[in-house]
Amino acid sequence: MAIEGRLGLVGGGNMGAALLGGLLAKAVIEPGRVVVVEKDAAKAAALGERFGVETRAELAAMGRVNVAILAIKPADVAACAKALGPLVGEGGLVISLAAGVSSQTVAAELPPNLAVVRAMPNTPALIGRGATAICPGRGADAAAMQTAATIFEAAGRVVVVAERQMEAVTGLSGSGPGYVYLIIEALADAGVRLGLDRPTALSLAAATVGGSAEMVMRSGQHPAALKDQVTSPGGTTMAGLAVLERAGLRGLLMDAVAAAAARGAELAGK
Ligand SMILES: NC(=O)C1=CN([C@@H]2O[C@H](COP(=O)(O)OP(=O)(O)OC[C@H]3O[C@@H](n4cnc5c(N)ncnc54)[C@H](O)[C@@H]3O)[C@@H](O)[C@H]2O)C=CC1
Ligand SMILES: O=C(O)[C@@H]1CCC=N1
Repeated sequence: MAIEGRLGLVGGGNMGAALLGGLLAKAVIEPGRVVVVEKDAAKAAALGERFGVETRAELAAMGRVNVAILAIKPADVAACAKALGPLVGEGGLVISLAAGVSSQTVAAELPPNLAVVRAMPNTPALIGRGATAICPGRGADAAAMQTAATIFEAAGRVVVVAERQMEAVTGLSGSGPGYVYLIIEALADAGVRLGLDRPTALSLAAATVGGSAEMVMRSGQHPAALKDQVTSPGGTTMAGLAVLERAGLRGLLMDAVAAAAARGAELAGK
């Protein structure tokens, strides 16, 4: 399915650019129908050059769009939505990616004829391997949800959740790439510590994380069953796992996801 009309992306930072890259790579919309509003001139120029999209420094210069995506800081979303309202065509759709900002907060600033969807993507969207949760806000009927799903499916997996689950999603998959990159870096460091050269260690670490994730998704097996297949009795893997269990890796990850989810809820309170 393709996106109808003109798409406005407000904020061409890390997440906005990643989403744009995924969208254009899957050709759900041509670059000529995309306008990026990015106030940082250097970033705007780089995006225009890289993706062949129109760029504007200010929202007022965006022109009319049918779908708008807000990829700016949570604290700026309400004011931006207010200014955006008159620029989105009748029956249009506004999608907010901002962590912690409820769809009601966005809808309250927009005319009633516009539908609102809240989304939480992640940065692997750039290579079409993102994970996004979307939830319907005010006026988001099946067609609006389908449009949102089409946009984020171009950037990877999409799940539909209830809005009350969005903070959990933010803590898990929205912030999750950050945890995984830290783990990859740490595994690579560990290899270097034992004498591997840096490029070899990093390549092995990243391929191990990527391959293991792919196994979970493709095999349909529980991660515990896959883990059992790596652990020869009395062998090396169990020696390593015992260290991780003693250090409380599971509890640490649970606390990290909960802290990020709580931070999303805090942002909502601002
Ligand atoms: N980075 C991530 O992994 C994810 C971020 N998000 C959400 O996406 C939003 C953006 O986050 P990032 O991309 O990380 O931030 P960022 O700081 O990299 O990007 C924000 C961009 O918006 C621009 N900007 C700010 N106000 C503007 C305005 N009024 N008009 C035009 N451009 C404006 C800034 O110059 C900047 O380039 C946040 O609300 C965040 O919660 C959601 C999921 C994942
Ligand atoms: O760190 C953040 O606030 C954003 C939202 C989810 C991922 N990055």
